[in-house]
Amino acid sequence: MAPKKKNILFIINPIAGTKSKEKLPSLIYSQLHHHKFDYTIIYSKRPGHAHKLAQKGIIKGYEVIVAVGGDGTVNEVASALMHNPVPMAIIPHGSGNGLARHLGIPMDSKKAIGLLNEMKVRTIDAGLANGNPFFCTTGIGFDAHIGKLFAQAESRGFKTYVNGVLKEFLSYRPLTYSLKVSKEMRSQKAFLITLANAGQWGNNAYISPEADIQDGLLDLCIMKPFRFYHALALAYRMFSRSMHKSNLVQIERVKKVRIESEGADCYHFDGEHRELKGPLKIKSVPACLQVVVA
Ligand SMILES: Nc1ncnc2c1ncn2[C@@H]1O[C@H](COP(=O)(O)OP(=O)(O)OP(=O)(O)O)[C@@H](O)[C@H]1O
Repeated sequence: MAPKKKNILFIINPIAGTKSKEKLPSLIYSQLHHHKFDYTIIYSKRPGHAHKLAQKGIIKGYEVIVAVGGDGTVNEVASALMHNPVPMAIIPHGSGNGLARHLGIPMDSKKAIGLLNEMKVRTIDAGLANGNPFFCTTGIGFDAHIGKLFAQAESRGFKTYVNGVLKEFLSYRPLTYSLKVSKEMRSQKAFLITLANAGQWGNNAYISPEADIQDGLLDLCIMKPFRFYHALALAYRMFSRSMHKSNLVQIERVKKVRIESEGADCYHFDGEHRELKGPLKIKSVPACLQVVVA
C-alpha cells in the first residue's frame, strides 16, 4: 500500500517583500511531489491573519504549514506552531528573510519548495519579548527605531531599509539603559541592544554571527555609541559576519534579561515594532518549534 500523503497548507502574504508572487501557485504545483503531498494555498488578508490561518490549519489537521513571506509572516505562523509537533516550512518572500537565511533555506522559491520533498525537520528555540514570541531577533534602540519607520514606509524591500538607516543614522541619539541579567544590575549607554536567537537581522546583516538557534539561549548584543566614522567599519563587520570581533559590540549568552530606559518608546520583535511603556522583559524558550530545513 502506498504511504499516506501529507497535507500541506501554504499561507502566502501577498504584500511581503518586493518579488512577484503571481507564479507561486504554478511553481508549487510543478515542484511538489504529488505522490507524497496534498496541499492548499491560502492568502493572508491583513496583519495577524496568517497567525489565525495557521491556528485553524492545525485544527483542520494539516501536517506541515508553510509561511510564504518575510520574517513578519514567519513570526505569525511560527507563533501559532510553538510547542506543537506540526512543522513550519518557509518560502522566503520578504524584505529581510532573517530566519530563512539563518537556517540556510534558499532564497530561490523553486529550491525552497524542493526542500519540502526532503522534509528534513529540526527543533529550534524561540524567545519572548514582553510576551511576544520571536524567532530571529528582538531589540531596542536604533534597530527598533528603524523597524518603526519601516512599518510606516510606503514601500518594502532592502532599498527601503538602507534608505531609512542612512537617513536616521546621523540624527539618532543613543540612550542609557538599565539591564538586569541573571540578578546582576548594570547601567549602560548603547546605540542598540539586540537579543539574537538567529544570528542576523535579515539581508545577511549579522549582529551575532555565532548565534546558535538550538542552544536554549539568546545572544545579548550591545552596540556601544560610536563616532560616525566608525559606521563604515561596523557595516563591513555586519556583512562579513565578524561583528563579534568588534570592540564596539559586546555579546554574551543569556537565558533572560530585563531592559529599561526612560527614553525608549518602542521595541521590535522580528522587525515588527511595538510601543514600549515600562521595561522590556526578554527570555528564551528552548526547543519549541519544528522547522523544515535545508
Ligand atoms: N494582506 C495583507 N495586507 C496587509 N498586510 C499584511 C497582509 N498579510 C500580512 N500582512 C502583514 O504584512 C507585514 C509584512 O510582512 P513580512 O514581514 O512577511 O514582509 P517584509 O516586512 O517585507 O519582510 P521582512 O520581515 O523579512 O523584512 C506583516 O506584519 C503581516 O502581518
